[in-house]
Order: sequence, then C-alpha cells, then structure tokens
Amino acid sequence: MPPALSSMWRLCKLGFRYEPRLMSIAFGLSVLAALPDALLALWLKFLGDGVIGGNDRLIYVSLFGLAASACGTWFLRTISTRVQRRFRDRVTIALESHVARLQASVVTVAHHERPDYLDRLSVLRDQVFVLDHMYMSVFSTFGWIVRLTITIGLLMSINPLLALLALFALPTVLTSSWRPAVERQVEERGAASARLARHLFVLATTAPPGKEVRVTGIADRLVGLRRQAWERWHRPMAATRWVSALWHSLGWAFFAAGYIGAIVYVSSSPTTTPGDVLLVLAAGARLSAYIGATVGEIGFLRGIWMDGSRRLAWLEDYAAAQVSATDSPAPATLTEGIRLDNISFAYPGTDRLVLQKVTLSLPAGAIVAVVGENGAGKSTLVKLLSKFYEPTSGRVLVDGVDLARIHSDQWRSRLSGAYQDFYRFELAARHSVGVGDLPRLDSEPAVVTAVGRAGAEDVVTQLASGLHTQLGPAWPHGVEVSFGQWQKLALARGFMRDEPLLLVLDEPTAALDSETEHALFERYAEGARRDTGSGRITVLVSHRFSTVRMADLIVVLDGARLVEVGSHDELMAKGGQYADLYTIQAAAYR
Ligand SMILES: Nc1ncnc2c1ncn2[C@@H]1O[C@H](COP(=O)(O)OP(=O)(O)OP(=O)(O)O)[C@@H](O)[C@H]1O
Repeated sequence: MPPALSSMWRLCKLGFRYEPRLMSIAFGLSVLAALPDALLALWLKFLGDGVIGGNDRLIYVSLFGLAASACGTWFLRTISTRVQRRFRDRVTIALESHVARLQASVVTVAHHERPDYLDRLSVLRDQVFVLDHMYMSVFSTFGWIVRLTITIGLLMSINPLLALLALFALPTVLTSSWRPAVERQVEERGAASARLARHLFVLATTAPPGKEVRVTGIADRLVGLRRQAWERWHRPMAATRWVSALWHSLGWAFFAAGYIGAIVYVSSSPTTTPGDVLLVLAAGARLSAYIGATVGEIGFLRGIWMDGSRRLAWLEDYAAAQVSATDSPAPATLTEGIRLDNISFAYPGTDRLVLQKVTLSLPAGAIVAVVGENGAGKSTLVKLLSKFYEPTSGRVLVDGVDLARIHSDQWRSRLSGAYQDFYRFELAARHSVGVGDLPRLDSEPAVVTAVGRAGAEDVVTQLASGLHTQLGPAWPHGVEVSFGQWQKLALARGFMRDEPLLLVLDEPTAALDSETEHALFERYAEGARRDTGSGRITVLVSHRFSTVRMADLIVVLDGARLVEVGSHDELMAKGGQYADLYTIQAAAYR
C-alpha cells in the first residue's frame, strides 16, 4: 500500500479503536444517503417515457420514486449530519490526546529541538484539530463512489459506450490528485519561513518580549522581517496554486467536450426514447457533479487529510523507534555512583561534538558542581545524565549498569531537576510546586517541605491566598509574580521528591542574588550530607564560584572537553583554569 494510503488506513483504525459504534453508523449513513440521490435520473426517465407514452403506471412509479428520493435524501442527510457531528467531536478529543500522549512518550527531547522535526510537528499541531474532517472525507468519498457507480450503470443501460464519458473525467481526477501533493511539497519547503513569520508575529505582539521590543525600538524591523518571511512562504505557494488552477480548468474543459458529444450522440440515434435523452441529460450532468465532488474530496484527502495522517503516522513511528531496548530496572539506591565512560556527543542532525571523550566518576552521595564558559557543554552533560539524549559514543554507567539499558520512565521517576529555562506552570501555587512529584500533587505538607527546601516561604507568604493562590494573570483571580519568585517556585518543584537518586540543578537560581543563592545551597548541602541513605548525587551547574566552592567535586569543562576535576582546595592548589576563574571572580566581589 502507498505510504499515504497506509497512514490514512492507520488513522481510520485509530478512529475505530476510539469510537467503533459511532464511526460505523456514520459510515453506513453516508453510503446509504447516496442511493436516493443517484436514482433521481432513473425516475426522470420513467416520468419522460410515461408522459410521452401515456403510461399512467410509469408516471405513478416515477412520482413515487421522486418523492421517496427527495424525502430519503433529506431524512438521511439530517440524521447523518447529527451522527457525524457527534463522531467528529469525540474523535477530535481522542486524536488530540493521542498526539499529546505520543509527544510526551518520546523519551528524548530531540523532536523539540531539531528544526526539521519542529517543522513537521508545527504542521501536525495545526492539523490535528482538523483531522476529524478526514473521516468525513473518507465517508463522503465512498458515498460519491456509490453515486458514480449507479450513474455509470444507468448511462450504460442506455448505451454501453456512454461509460466512456467517465474516461473524459480522467484528466480532472489526475490533476486533482497530483496538484495538491505538489502544493504540499512547496508548503513544506516553506515551513521554516512560515514558522519564522509566526514566531516574529508572537514576538511583536505578546507581553514577555514587550519591554525589550520597545526599548530596542525593533518593532518596525520585526514587522518587516515577518513580511519578508511570509512572502518567502507565500510567493512560491501562490505561483503553484495558479498552475494548479490552470490544469484543473483544462481538465474540466475536456470533460465538458465529452458530455456535449454524448448528448449529441444519444439524441441522433433512431432507437432513443425521450426518456433516454432525459436520463442522459440528468445522469450526465450528475456525473460531472459526482466526479467533481469525488475528485474534490480525493483532492482534499490527498492535500490535507492524507498529509496530516502521514505526519501522525510519522510521529507514531518516531515515538516507537525511540523506545530503546531496556532490560534493567532503575536502582532503588546508589552505592557506587555514576560514571561517564569516554562520552562524546553531537546533537542529532549535527556533527559537531559538543562533548568530547569525557571520562568522569560522580561518587554516590556527592555534590558535584559543573563549571565552564558559556557553550562549554554543561547543560548537555546534564541532559545526558537525565537520559534526554543517548551519547554518540561512550556510556553512562549507573552503579555499573549502562544507563541506556535502564528503563527511561523509571530513571526519570528517580530524578529531580530545576533548570534555568524553567516552565511557568500557571496553576494554583501548591500545584505549580506539587507537579514535581505527581503522586503527592495534593499533599500540602509535601509542598510546604519543598517550599522550605527552596527557601521560597517568602514568595508564598506574599501571595494573597498563600499556596491556594492561582498563578498567572490570564486566569480568574490569577496573580503575576516576579521572575525571581517564579524561579524559586520552580526550584521548590525540583525539591518535591524526597529521595531522588540524581538531583540536577542547572543554574536554577540565576535570578537570585549571590548571597541568597549561597545561603540556600549551604543549607541544601548540609541536609544532603546528613541524608546518605539513598546515595543521591547532586549535580549543580553554576557560574557563581562562591556557591561552587562548597561542592565535594568540581568539574571544569572547556570547549567540550573535561579539563579539571577535584575539590575546591585541590583545584586552587593546582593553580589551573579553575583557580584563575575563581581568583578573577573573587577579586570582582572584593
Ligand atoms: N539542541 C541543540 N542542538 C544543537 N546544538 C546545541 C543544542 N543545544 C546546545 N547546543 C550546542 O551545544 C554546545 C553546548 O551547549 P550547552 O547548552 O551544553 O552549554 P553550556 O555550557 O550549558 O552553556 P551556558 O553556560 O551558556 O548555559 C553549544 O555550542 C550549543 O550551541
């Protein structure tokens, strides 16, 4: 089966899995609704022959048929529309949840960071809300095919040669199935420009970048850049659509010629009855309408819905391919620690190594600080430890077991993290913190403890309803808090789990002043050293040496390589890169 058809078939099966009964009824009704409509030409033939030949029985049969067709069409269409609406509502929710679940199930974060994947995902995100139309399109296409078959059968009952009329419609079928595919290719080629145009629009019109947009006076430039990006997408699209319109017109002109020829041919035959001519006129006219509708529906199917289903199938396959073979459970405690064994890493889709041959032991129970210039690879190291990516070469060993073999979900449930680019969960404050440990989302004592660990009590005290305050001004009774306050709440979220094996703190307090950060980590380090049961390793990325110096082990990265490892005293005594950086920063604070 061609890939587009097989992905559409997968989407049909998905709809059937979620809504088997509604889908079957909606499909059945669509096909049934085709019958009375298609038989109209036959009733007209009976009427014509009955009137001309004075045959009352034929007249009554035709009148009854016409009435039944009209009522049947109306009745079936009304019920079918209602059932379809219900099916579409329900299947849309099911598909949205399916896409959201699939995205979240991908164990790596490459699909959120690679431009080529982002383009596919952005188109899929837009399309998922309209994928329900695909089912309607498939049902309608079947309905139109039933109409077409009956109509061609009726024409052939007058003269088998009239079946050739359908051949005249072939060019329209071809253009309608080929052109949308070409249009989609052009659209996909321009997807990066379309995404840029949308991004620039958001940049120019939303609140977060608002201040900098005004201070820098960049608004006009953004508008200009957006226009250019939009035109880069739109110009080739518009040209492609013009060419499509031209091909469609030529196709239809060819069919019109065949239709006129058929009427002339039938009318000139001596055996033809007036009813036959009426049938050819009605059925021929309907044939063009049916072919137009079938072709239009197939065009839509190919252009939008098949394409959407192909993207969905891609996401399903991608998510499935990311499920690596894991056969080891995550350990309950760490005894030895984590070892990076000759790790090198390049981000997927690139070939520049951002970590090169890093070998390093993080002992169980240790607090490890990672320092280095911007872009040295600190966050990347954290991502590898979190299993957001697999190393390009080398291994991460957790108590001697390759992290690649440890079940990703289990490993994540043993992790905690707070990041510089934290997310603002606009929920009630207690939930915004509580999502850090979902099973205890509603446990207020657990949230209060986490808030205490992060030194965020002052943030909560200032909220009108304390932990019950809704965060985010866009929500009813929602309040805005400062960036630093958001960051403290994010840190509290990272501290929600009581016994993580690995706690990663990737510049989580960059918005706090250095004394507050220092006091916070001093308190944290004391607590962590007392609690030696789980063997928890804390990895802290920071540019502040006053905080870094209290770590048990300091790792210095420079240009993707590990250059120094040791305690503060050891590294100072060595007089290397760490000692230089520490001395410069200490002098600046003096
Ligand atoms: N998703 C990505 N795709 C491709 N390259 C990336 C990606 N993320 C980071 N990089 C590159 O990897 C290198 C290391 O980045 P990383 O974020 O690990 O540095 P860092 O030491 O944490 O820097 P900083 O102190 O500025 O946070 C950088 O050169 C960066 O450009």
